[in-house]
Amino acid sequence: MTKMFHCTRTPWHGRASQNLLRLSTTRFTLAHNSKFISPSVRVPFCSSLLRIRSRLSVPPHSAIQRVSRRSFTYHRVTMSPATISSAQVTESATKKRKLVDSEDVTEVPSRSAISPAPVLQVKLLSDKAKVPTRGSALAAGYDIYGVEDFLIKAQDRGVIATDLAVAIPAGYYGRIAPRSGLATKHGLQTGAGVVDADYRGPLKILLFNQSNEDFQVHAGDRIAQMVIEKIITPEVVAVAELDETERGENGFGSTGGFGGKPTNVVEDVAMKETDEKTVFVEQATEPVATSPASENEPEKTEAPAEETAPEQSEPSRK
Ligand SMILES: O=c1ccn([C@H]2C[C@H](O)[C@@H](COP(=O)(O)OP(=O)(O)OP(=O)(O)O)O2)c(=O)[nH]1
Repeated sequence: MTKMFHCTRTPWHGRASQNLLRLSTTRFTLAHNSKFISPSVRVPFCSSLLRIRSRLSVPPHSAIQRVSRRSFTYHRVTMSPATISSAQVTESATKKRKLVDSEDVTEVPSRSAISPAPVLQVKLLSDKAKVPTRGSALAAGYDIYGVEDFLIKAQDRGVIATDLAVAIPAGYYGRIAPRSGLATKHGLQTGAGVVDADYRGPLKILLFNQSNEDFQVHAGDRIAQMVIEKIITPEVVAVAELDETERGENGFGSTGGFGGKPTNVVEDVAMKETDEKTVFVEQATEPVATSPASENEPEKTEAPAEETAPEQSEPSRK
């Protein structure tokens, strides 16, 4: 059942927004499907809009749509699996004033009370398609099943059909990731891998066979996994200057490369004195001593004498 609250009082501030929230919790939860939004249902725009958004954790493009500087569409819906119908509720002027001016409203609902968990809708496009599954209760990824036999030659790649179409919730995307077992045992990696929330075509899995042996994919195999990740899509703004940071333009190994010292680690002096590995790393980060001066100081190197003084060792080999 869909119900919408209509108010004409403006502007709304803090407590008014709480009233709005409280009102919403009695009957409404938030809609994730913009097709249910009616342009005729508007409430005045107020400075609390952002707060309402943050308290409700409203996903982008869902329940609140700004219409103009002063108004926005606010839409809530309670969805039952079977039916969704809609109706508009216009509160009386007295009730509206009560709601706006009430002093005793402090309760703000928790997110779980008002916002349904996002749903990953899947459509099976053939009899061979399988609904993605998760391997354990807290598994992050949904295992994706291929629907065809496919030989991926060594060091080659293949695009495997899944005969699945998906509707990822707005504000999220699907990341296709390798299954670690296939990656470690058979060198199978995934490529491409960004499934947009508005994509409704058949989901395909790009697999790279990085091993030196051909890999046979069988219909019904779990070939990859899809992780649903939250994203933001901020407005892009071209600026003349970017803000300054400590790193600045340094990148590509500027902090020391693979063996470099992490800058956030405080050295343990006692360990430095006793641990050979630590001493080695210390030396590696210093400039290598190549000047003639260092060659004149053999006590500072552990290398055999003939390697540090080749001009002396050469005659003895002859
Ligand atoms: O591993 C993947 C990656 C993408 N897709 C689908 C979903 C995604 O939404 C669509 C487009 O992907 P993407 O945007 O990465 O491709 P593009 O080359 O930029 O194509 P487009 O111009 O259509 O966006 O293809 C898959 O099925 N599997």
